[in-house]
Amino acid sequence: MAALLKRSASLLRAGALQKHGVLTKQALCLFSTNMRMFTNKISVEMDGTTGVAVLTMKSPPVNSLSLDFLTEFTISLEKLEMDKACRGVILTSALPRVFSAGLDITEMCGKSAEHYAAFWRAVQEFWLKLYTSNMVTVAAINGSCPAGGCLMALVCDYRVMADDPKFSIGLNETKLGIVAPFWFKDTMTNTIGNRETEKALQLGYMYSPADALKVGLVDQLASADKVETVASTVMSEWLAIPDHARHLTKSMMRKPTRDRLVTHRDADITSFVNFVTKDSIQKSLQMYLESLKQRKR
Ligand SMILES: CCCCCCCCC/C=C/C(=O)SCCNC(=O)CCNC(=O)[C@H](O)C(C)(C)COP(=O)(O)OP(=O)(O)OC[C@H]1O[C@@H](n2cnc3c(N)ncnc32)[C@H](O)[C@@H]1OP(=O)(O)O
Repeated sequence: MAALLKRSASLLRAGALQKHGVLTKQALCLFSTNMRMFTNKISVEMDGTTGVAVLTMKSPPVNSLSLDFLTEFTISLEKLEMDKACRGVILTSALPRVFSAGLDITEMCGKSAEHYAAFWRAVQEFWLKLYTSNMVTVAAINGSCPAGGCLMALVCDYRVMADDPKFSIGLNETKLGIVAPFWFKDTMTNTIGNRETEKALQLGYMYSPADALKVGLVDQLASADKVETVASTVMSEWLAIPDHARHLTKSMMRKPTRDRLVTHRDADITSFVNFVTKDSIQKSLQMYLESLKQRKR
């Protein structure tokens, strides 16, 4: 299994995933009944009776989306997608206070242009795979989820968040001196509408769970210890709908947004590399990382 994952990871990095569209069946072993799979940063438990998998992020300290994390996540999702028995995935975190801190900022600092391009392609791939998944996807948000963490939740079909005012959710990129790309913005707009997105993105606003519910950024709140149970209940409701009808409807709704990224994918990578290699952006990101460290002192 480790060798298989390693091979799949190198395929993904080499761009083979993009070239061929999906990982080949030979490259993956499929789930069939109850299955568990562990990588360094992710564990997947699939219940063969319900057809529901729980994908748990377990990459301390904050489940940041590094290149390795994104690769492992995308491969795990692809494996579930190829398993006919798997109809739904619940995403959650094994960490006590954080769902995901978003993109790993260290991947965007002090690296080569080639690295930034590979990283951004992996971010795009992660978004595309999750956004267009045939499966029902439910985010069980049991901690804070800024920026890329919020994006991950937003691309799911349904969001249940822990009702704890210490947690927050939003696209806070402007606070780091960076800009949410158009497909982050599209995903947010599709969820909470143009006006609210315009305010939220400019201000880099982080919503409390109650405010997130009010604007429709999350669909439901639950006490912290019930988030996953509520997510499972929601999942059964969604799975009561015939898969083909539900999925065709999802594709119809999401196609224009998906197509926009697919059409502009290479240009988006070029924009990202040009942007992130600017001295001023590097300085902003370094200062932000430093401020995160200072907060602890
Ligand atoms: C034109 C086109 C243009 C394209 C333009 C480019 C577009 C880019 C889009 C970017 C999208 C993003 O997701 S950017 C990422 C935005 N993310 C954030 O702002 C999250 C910042 N983090 C936090 O707010 C907090 O860490 C939070 C998640 C709530 C958890 O708080 P805690 O108190 O539990 O933990 P902390 O003590 O803060 O953090 C623990 C350690 O993790 C590190 N850490 C925290 N978040 C991290 C992160 N995202 N990446 C790396 N490292 C991180 C801290 O520095 C600490 O490191 P040590 O001190 O060494 O232990």
